[in-house]
Amino acid sequence: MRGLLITLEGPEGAGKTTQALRLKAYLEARKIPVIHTREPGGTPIGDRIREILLDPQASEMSLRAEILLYAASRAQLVDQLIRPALKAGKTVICDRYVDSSIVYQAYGAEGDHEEVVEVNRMATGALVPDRTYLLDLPLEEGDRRLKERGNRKDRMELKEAAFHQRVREGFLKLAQKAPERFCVLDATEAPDQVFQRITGDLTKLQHGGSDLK
Ligand SMILES: Nc1ncnc2c1ncn2[C@@H]1O[C@H](COP(=O)(O)OP(=O)(O)OP(=O)(O)O)[C@@H](O)[C@H]1O
Ligand SMILES: Cc1cn([C@H]2C[C@H](O)[C@@H](COP(=O)(O)O)O2)c(=O)[nH]c1=O
Repeated sequence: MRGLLITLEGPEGAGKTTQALRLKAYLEARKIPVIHTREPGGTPIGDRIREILLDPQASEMSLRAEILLYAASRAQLVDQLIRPALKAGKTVICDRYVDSSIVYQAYGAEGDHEEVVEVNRMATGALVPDRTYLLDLPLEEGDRRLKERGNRKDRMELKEAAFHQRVREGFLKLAQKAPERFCVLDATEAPDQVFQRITGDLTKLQHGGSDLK
């Protein structure tokens, strides 16, 4: 039986990685084969593309180049890691996926929505997640968390507040359009509470023999 593809989406600092790692440990404890990966990156080629994409010095990058680089990293990840893992019956937890491209490059950067969708259909061979957890967070709280974390801001994090506001709203619009796939979570809640909501939702998700129960 094919494994599940679970994605985590949301604005900067929403807690995606925190929840992805907890979910991985939770599934492992239940003997469910699982891998965690992230975008951009997740493969040696993807990690090199990630460095270019997030380099704060790469401010001259055109939007078309940006769209294609995210899609190239994703294509490599899908071909090298995600599809083989799903085929082997593993659950794949992916920190960001196509929704991030639609939201950042189409809503945030105001690129052509249909073009972004089309390029990504090709990049993924139309592989759609089984479940997407959208961790929704106000900008100010994301900013506060990132400051607390203390890393230097990357090229995307350096974009203006209006960009990041469009990103937040874009995610919510996508979730409204595909309620059967998205589960929207209030990421201002404590990590334990957010995690309980994810596992609560996941146990309800039927998947063939339902190895997630
Ligand atoms: N629910 C929460 N409440 C408060 N702080 C949190 C919560 N979840 C995560 N954090 C903290 O916020 C910071 C960002 O968390 P994390 O790296 O998981 O977010 P992210 O969405 O993956 O970030 P990025 O968008 O940069 O990849 C970390 O310092 C983490 O400990
Ligand atoms: C997959 C993807 C990501 N982005 C942006 C979102 C973030 O600003 C960075 C990734 O960094 P993170 O530490 O993993 O949050 O890249 C994007 O603009 N488009 C995409 O497709």
